[in-house]
Amino acid sequence: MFCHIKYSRIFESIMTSKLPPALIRSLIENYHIEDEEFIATHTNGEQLTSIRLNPFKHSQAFANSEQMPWCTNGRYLAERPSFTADPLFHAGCYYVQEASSMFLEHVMKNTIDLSENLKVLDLCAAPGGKSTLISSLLTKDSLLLANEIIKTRVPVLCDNLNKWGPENTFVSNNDPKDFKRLEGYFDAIVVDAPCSGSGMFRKDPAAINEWSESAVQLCSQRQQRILADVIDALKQNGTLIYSTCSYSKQENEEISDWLFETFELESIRIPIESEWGIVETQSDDHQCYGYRFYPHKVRGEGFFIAAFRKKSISAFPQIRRARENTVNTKSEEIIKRWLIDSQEIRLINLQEEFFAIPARLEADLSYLQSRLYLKKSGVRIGKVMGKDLVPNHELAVSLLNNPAVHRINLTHDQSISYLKREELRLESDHRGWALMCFEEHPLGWAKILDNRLNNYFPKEIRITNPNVV
Ligand SMILES: C[S@@+](CC[C@H](N)C(=O)[O-])C[C@H]1O[C@@H](n2cnc3c(N)ncnc32)[C@H](O)[C@@H]1O
Repeated sequence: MFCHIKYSRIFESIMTSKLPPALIRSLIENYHIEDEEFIATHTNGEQLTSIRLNPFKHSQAFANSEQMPWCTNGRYLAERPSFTADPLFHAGCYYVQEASSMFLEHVMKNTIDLSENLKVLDLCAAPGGKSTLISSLLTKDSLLLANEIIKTRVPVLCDNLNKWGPENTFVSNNDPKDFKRLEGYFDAIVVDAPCSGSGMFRKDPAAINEWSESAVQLCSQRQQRILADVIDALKQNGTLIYSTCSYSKQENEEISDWLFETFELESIRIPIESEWGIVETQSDDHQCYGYRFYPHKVRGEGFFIAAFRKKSISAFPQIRRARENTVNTKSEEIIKRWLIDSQEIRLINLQEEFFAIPARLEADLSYLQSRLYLKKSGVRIGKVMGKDLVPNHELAVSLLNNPAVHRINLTHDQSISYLKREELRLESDHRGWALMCFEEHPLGWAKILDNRLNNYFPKEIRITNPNVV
């Protein structure tokens, strides 16, 4: 009798929440979730806002906000401001990211020696949330390759990584199977797989209508294909981190069992604090550890993550010394005036444009170039025209600008006008290129002429919403 009343009440609340009954049933059966609380978090209208500060760009943004327990620079905000109207957002001083997914930092710290110079692949990277987080954790001579298969999603990934700043970041636009050409190359691979998306139902209720059991099956098969394609690119003893924003066992623990059975991988247990509310699970067949995030238990959205160590032997890649650097001394002299003075940066000339990468990664760049379709290689500095450089936007928002380059601090309103690519009128005796800044943080370039200022903020990423002021 009690059961009957309870289940009819649950059924009623499922119907109000519009959550798929099949999903709720499987969560009750497999994971004994507190269904009423779980459903309530999807109907009570509560939304969480969180951001992650950029450790390379210290700013006053959200200085007094609440720290997240599993991510050093993760912060909860009391309310959601208009990020588009904040120049510091455009300067890359922080990234707006869902809280649970920042647990990746805790997993990486517990599975990888981050003091080493590493090569890390973020296979499913756009729009770049995990990539910017990984970038914050690596040494400056490490290499981060952020890959995205869908071409139209590559620009936003590049833009977010440009704004983040470091020059040790590369972006490729490849299918996972192309990584078979990089056998044994990476120390760590993160696969934040495309999934059925149930963990995002609270944030994005429209996704509920797209959910189905057959979509879960399709996602599970695709996840296996992606993992099978990329596993050879991981070194022996390298770390594989797998995550989804799905609650479905077929996309989470069952994938862990499949990984364990198919490849020589060892599951890694991650220490967690009980007050975080994260649920540790073990897969049915091989007891692989996994970490589940439910919105009624943690301050974050639905998420799953698991980590593995690769035990099988991989061929060691032959990385030849890079070809002689072809930047001529005249161009080098011109460019060096724009950059911080550093022996650790190498200038590369690719198709008339100059790029800066960490000197220690020169051979790696040639290796990646010959195997993948690279869309970003370190920091694009610009083109040398005659006696001067035409600086690229990537340089403006990087960490490489020479402090001697002329800077102009804009007010908030001027910054918004600049970011909209509007015409700016500024009093300045300076003539030529200048970095337009907000609270000392570069936003982009402008060229000051006798009678006007040319706004060089890239039109593809300008603020287009007329209501943003
Ligand atoms: C969950 S999203 C990644 C989110 C990203 N890691 C972040 O933190 O911002 C999954 C990504 O996988 C990509 N994807 C879709 N199908 C794929 C496939 N067959 N192989 C690899 N990646 C795929 C999607 O385009 C999407 O960018």
